[in-house]
Amino acid sequence: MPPAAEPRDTRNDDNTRSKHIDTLRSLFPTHSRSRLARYLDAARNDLERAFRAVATGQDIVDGDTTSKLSRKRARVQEPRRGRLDQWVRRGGSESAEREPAPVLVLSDSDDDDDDDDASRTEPKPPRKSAFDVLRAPAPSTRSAPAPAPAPSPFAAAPTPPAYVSLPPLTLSTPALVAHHTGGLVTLVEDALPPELAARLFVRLVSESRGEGPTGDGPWTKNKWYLVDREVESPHTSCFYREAPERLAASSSSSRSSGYDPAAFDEYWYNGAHRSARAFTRETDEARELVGEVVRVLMRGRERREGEWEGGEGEGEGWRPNVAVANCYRGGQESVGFHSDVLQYLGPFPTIASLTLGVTRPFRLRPFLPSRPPPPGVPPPQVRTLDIPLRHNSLLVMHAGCQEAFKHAVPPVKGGMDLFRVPRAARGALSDEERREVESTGYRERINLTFRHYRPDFAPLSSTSPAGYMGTPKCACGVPCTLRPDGRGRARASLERGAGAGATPDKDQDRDRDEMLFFWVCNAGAQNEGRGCGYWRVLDMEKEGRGRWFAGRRENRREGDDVQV
Ligand SMILES: O=C(O)CCC(=O)C(=O)O
Ligand SMILES: [Fe+2]
Repeated sequence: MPPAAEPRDTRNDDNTRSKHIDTLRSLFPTHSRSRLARYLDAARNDLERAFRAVATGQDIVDGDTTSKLSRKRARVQEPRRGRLDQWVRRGGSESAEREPAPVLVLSDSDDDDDDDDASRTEPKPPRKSAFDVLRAPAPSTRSAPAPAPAPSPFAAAPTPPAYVSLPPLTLSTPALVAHHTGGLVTLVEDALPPELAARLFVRLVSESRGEGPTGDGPWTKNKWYLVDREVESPHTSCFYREAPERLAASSSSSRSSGYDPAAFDEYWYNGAHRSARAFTRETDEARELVGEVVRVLMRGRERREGEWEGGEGEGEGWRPNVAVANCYRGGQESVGFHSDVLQYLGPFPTIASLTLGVTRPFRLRPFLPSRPPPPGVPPPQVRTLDIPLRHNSLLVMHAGCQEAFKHAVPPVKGGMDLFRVPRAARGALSDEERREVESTGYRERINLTFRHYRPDFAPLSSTSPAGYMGTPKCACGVPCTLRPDGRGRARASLERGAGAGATPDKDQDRDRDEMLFFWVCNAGAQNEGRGCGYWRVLDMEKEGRGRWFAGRRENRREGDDVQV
């Protein structure tokens, strides 16, 4: 299907606005959406201006009496002149000299549908980058609430909240993790034999520093554009994959398996080509064991629509054929909230995350619904969950986790315990390594997220079966990213008839509870923030995936209509 940019119309503007608010929200997680929306409106939808204003703690002044913000101000700011005066004394004239455009002004207490606890901020000094902002301590001060006006008998009924925030929880046992994630996450403690875990840790720390036996360089920080600002991940990472010959042999029908081993040497991430390394010997040992553990956990779990349907046979089930390796050196290195991109994993992936070294909390936060529930349905309750991940623990994110939660490894405030390799686990180390671990406490947390790249989501190649689409490209010519519609925005657009390639009749027939997945332009991540805005809903059948994938005849169900 030829890529088509979504037509520019008001719906598209709504979309852009909503995307901008999402971007701001990912940068300023302690600010509510409504507050960020007001910054954006006051900046006339200019994301960069809104970003600067929030980052530097500017208040909002907007001379445009027609803007939503001004209407809001007319309603609420009059009794709070004191706050505006304070702003004028604090830096109004200085700002005016620096920046001729009107300063954004918003009253700090002008926040009605807060979606996070403790989300008010006092003005902050300018910061260097998006990630400095992400690391800013959570604000704790709230201005005193203005006296509530007497309710008007003519006032419209208040809009019900889209969700209710509950206080965060720390989950320190496997049972608590299973309970509070609704079974979407399993924590396995002491996952590997202790000697393997120790050897893997010590050797991956060397690899991450570029001191491994293969002579490959150190792991690197990803760089991409957020809007037109280049940002850098606040930790280093590297991508490992199964050796090409093993990958090619990994399916019982390898000639038509759809895996082109060469396709795994290079892959697309954040709109750019990256290169992959072959698993090291210890990583290979670990992933065999991780594969076994995960396959056992998956047994008996109900499969979701679109999930990998591989069976139990040799080479058929979930295989950790790739891994993203992350190194967090010291408490300040972190990763912000995200859900893992799905372009090679497909819908409802299972991801197994092995922690080695320093204990760090792994944070989960449910996707926040973008719309209130239908009348009569209570709003969902959401809360942030922290799971402390100790050395040699395996966190399995089951099918549905990427679709329901975002995850992060936040920076650690204050001190952090160093990791010492347990004495009893040092047996498999070389003499030199043993000397090193005896004298060293490590600041590193190494994480390996094992993933199963699916043949029916592999890049298109000469061995791909007929009728298979590969990774769609947008108008920029860059392979798209696949995302779950966790917040229901794609569904809302579809209901309005928007979305390239959407066939409204069919799409409207979809079960409202069915999770949608959509391909989206990702070129802007490398192209100074400029993408084409393309998006369209994943259609497994039309794209020749899942049980329609001709390379997996053994999985076809009786009566399935196969497109080739
Ligand atoms: O380090 C972790 O536990 C999380 C890593 C992660 O989110 C990722 O690789 O996508
Ligand atoms: Fe992740």
